[in-house]
Amino acid sequence: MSSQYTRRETRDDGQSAHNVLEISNASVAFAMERGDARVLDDVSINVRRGEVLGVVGESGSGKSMLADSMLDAIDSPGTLTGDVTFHPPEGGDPIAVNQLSKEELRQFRWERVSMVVQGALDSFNPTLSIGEHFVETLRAHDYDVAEGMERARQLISDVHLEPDRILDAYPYELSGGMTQRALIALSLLLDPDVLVMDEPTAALDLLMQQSILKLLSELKDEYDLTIVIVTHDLSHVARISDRLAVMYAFEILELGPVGDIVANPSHPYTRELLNSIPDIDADLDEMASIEGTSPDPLNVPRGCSYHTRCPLADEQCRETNPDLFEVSGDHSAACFYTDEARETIPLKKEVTK
Ligand SMILES: Nc1ncnc2c1ncn2[C@@H]1O[C@H](COP(=O)(O)OP(=O)(O)OP(=O)(O)O)[C@@H](O)[C@H]1O
Ligand code: NI
Repeated sequence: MSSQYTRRETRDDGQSAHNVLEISNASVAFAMERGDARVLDDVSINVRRGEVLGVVGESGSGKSMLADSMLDAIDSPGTLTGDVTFHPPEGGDPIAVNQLSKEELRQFRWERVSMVVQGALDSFNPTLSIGEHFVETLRAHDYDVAEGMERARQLISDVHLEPDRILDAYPYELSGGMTQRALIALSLLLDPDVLVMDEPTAALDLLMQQSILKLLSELKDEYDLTIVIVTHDLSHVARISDRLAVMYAFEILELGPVGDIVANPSHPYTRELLNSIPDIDADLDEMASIEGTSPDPLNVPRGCSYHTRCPLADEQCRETNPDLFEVSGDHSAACFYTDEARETIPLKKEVTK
């Protein structure tokens, strides 16, 4: 299926071999009455093959825009600029995702990078049984239905549901947790390399949230998946992620291995975010919020977008937006004052992964 894809030169920096997705200078803009809103602002990040990448940040920080960009799935009239490149894990030419035709994208989204969208619980068609959703998906992609339904049954068992019961059921007959599991099974039907889950546990109770996250870890190993999880719930995602990307005002402010970010948060925002979690084991509903509000996309402060809320902000922060720079090894933060941040914003308690 890859033959008709648009090709892009492989970068020879040696890194591409480890990256399944490379997002370079991605921006998303919406034309609004009040002006042009930039709801993803020049974000670059590589998703590494086999990792679980957690994308965290407050509501409205641009997490879903980043997730959607990975499949070139920004809803019209939003526009995506920048480059999104997929590297087939089996080797071969990279795919320029945001240059694919509509038909190519349709395939790409099931066979390469599959997504369970935010608020997915009502994304099943209420007039079709769950089984019919699987069959339709196979037909739409010209897959052998008998063979595909074998895989469907396996996937449904893998998400700890009963295939006979689920395939015959209608969406309204399933609980929220069962629906989320069935959607995960469906998203894996055409054997994607990457699964993007936007708020996979929102609207589910705490036990169900934990079991969905555990399930994702199991599926990752069994199906050799790379997983991107978008959530405002840092405490839950920290347990199963390898790396975290912390977003604020449509940018990534901090990026690194979970252990490093949690033990040594370097951006003032990340420190406040961790301090706002009363207990890493607590339910997010108990999470206090950080003082101030996140910026309006039409009114993002110049300089560092966090400066209006930051106790360390000075003239430089008001004028210049810092790039992500290395804190240590694989850990980077977009702040001029990471050392000072540790003194000025002490962590309320030691948090462990
Ligand atoms: N269709 C749209 N038109 C204009 N602005 C939009 C549109 N969709 C989203 N936005 C804006 O883009 C910004 C980023 O939204 P996004 O959905 O990525 O945030 P998020 O971090 O995923 O938040 P949440 O945790 O609430 O899901 C928000 O300010 C939102 O209001
Ligand atoms: Ni979102």
